[in-house]
Amino acid sequence: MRISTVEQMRALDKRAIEVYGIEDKLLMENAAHALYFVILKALGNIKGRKFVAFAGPGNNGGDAITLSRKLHSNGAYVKIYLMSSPEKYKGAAKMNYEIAKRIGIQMENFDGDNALVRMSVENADAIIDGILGTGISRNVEGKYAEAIKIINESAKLVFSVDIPSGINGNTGKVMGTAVRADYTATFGLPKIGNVLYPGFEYCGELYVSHISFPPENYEDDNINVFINEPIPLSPRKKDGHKGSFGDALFVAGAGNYYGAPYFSALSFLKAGGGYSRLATAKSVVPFIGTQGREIVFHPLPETDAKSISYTAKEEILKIAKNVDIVILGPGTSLHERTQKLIEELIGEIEKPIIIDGDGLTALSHNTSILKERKYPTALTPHPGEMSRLTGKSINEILNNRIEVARNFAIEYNVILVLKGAHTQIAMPDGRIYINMTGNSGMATAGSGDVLTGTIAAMYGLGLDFEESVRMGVFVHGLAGDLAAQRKGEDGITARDIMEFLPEATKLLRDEYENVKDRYDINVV
Ligand SMILES: NC(=O)C1=CN([C@@H]2O[C@H](COP(=O)(O)OP(=O)(O)OC[C@H]3O[C@@H](n4cnc5c(N)ncnc54)[C@H](OP(=O)(O)O)[C@@H]3O)[C@@H](O)[C@H]2O)[C@@H](O)CC1
Ligand SMILES: Nc1ncnc2c1ncn2[C@@H]1O[C@H](COP(=O)(O)OP(=O)(O)O)[C@@H](O)[C@H]1O
Ligand SMILES: [K+]
Repeated sequence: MRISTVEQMRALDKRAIEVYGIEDKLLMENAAHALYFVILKALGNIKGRKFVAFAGPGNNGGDAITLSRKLHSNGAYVKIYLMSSPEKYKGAAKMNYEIAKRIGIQMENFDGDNALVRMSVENADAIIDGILGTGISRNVEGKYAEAIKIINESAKLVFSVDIPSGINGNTGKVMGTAVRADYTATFGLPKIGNVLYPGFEYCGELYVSHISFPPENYEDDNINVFINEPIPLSPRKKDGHKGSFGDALFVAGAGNYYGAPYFSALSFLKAGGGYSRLATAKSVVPFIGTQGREIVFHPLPETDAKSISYTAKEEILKIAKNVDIVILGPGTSLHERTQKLIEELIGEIEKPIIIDGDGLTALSHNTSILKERKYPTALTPHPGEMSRLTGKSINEILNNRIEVARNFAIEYNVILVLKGAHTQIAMPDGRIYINMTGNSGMATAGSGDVLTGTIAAMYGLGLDFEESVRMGVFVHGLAGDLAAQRKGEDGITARDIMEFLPEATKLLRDEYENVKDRYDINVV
């Protein structure tokens, strides 16, 4: 499914009206009906139920009034609080306001927090939030903030129109304060702010309605943000040998960094990869060797600090010639000579590579080396590593995740995986995939190392490089979700995520459609 910006949504609206003659009145009717449907689904019968609706000054308020009229028509009691003078309503919103007035639906101006408003809210079964939608243009203050506070303090079921009021539709950021909804129905396409955190969490259960736009209305290459749907795996070759499922070289580890090489190299096997080679400082081998017997070790000369020595370069290049994919950097340390080695390997390895962890720090000294690469490259930074790569502050990255990831991917011709809740995967042609699997239990040491192994495994299973990165991110999050389901989010470790990789891959093979649907946005 495509995800739009606020501006793109406006253009789609305009196109629907101008090209197909789907007037704004119809769009508003459809929008209100979509949320009405969600309410029915949540509450069952609405006859005799009490609703309080907060209607803002724009079309979001118009939607809330239109919805109120539907609730009224079907036997519910509705009271509307108008956030601003109804003189402001235009077009469909104005028409619906006037209908509601004629029908005699109770409407009052909201003049700020007072006992009467709180009492209505207290007596209601549910709240409709139509204060602000995608037209939010500044931080929420004054009586708008007061209304949001009343809603959030009410402990009632809250249904948000399009997007919880106060959430920025382009970034998902809270603009001062925002409604915490139980359900949100968004219209046309989901907006980026519905899908990125924290907006996604504020939406509660998220639904999308296409409000009768024809599907071709969305066929626009400029709308290039997508939900990261899983990619079907082709059946395993029955007569396959370990070489049939990929041969991966992990250049990873240093003295005191045993976890990263272990988790990345072993996760490759756990997710379905065939042959896992770990090239690491020689004194690391005895520590991991006993636990990771499935891994093939290439002990390398080391520095005084027990990191991989620069002199290992030719040997690594030689091994790299015979593998399918190379992973550079998990736990290779910040030793200056080792960093130099990794930096040069990035430029010289003629295979697809994934750069993670300390490899990203090595790269950040000279990002232009990426432009010399003739083979596919993926980078998997968390926001801290992204900050090192771009020189931007972490806040700047968090506030513009999509644009920062996209610009880097385009400029350096790489696939950039910006990790975190709902990881963004940016492609060199500007497409972005937002990943929906995973949970906060995965914010645990070593979890990122499991990811690199999983991506490499997908390549081993025969997906192309771009698909492997997308599917690796999906499977890694799914394994984390399975671990959370079984053990609870609090205690998940990288080992748990790794241990659930076989089940995650199996689930995707056996129940592909179910898994895909579970992580898609529900359509109403
Ligand atoms: N296909 C679709 O998606 C369809 C979308 N539809 C609906 O349209 C909605 C978008 O409508 P919209 O453009 O009228 O904007 P909306 O969010 O109602 O607010 C604008 C008003 O709020 C004001 N305002 C802004 N910030 C403020 C603040 N912090 N504090 C206080 N006030 C603030 C702003 O004032 P101004 O900035 O002009 O001073 C202006 O008056 C969309 O979310 C969906 O519900 C459906 O009807 C049908 C199809
Ligand atoms: N709240 C969250 N929801 C979903 N996934 C998360 C969340 N927090 C972290 N993750 C995932 O967990 C992994 C953490 O990786 P990283 O930050 O590199 O940790 P480490 O360096 O400790 O391995 C990433 O894949 C990231 O997307
Ligand atoms: K809203």
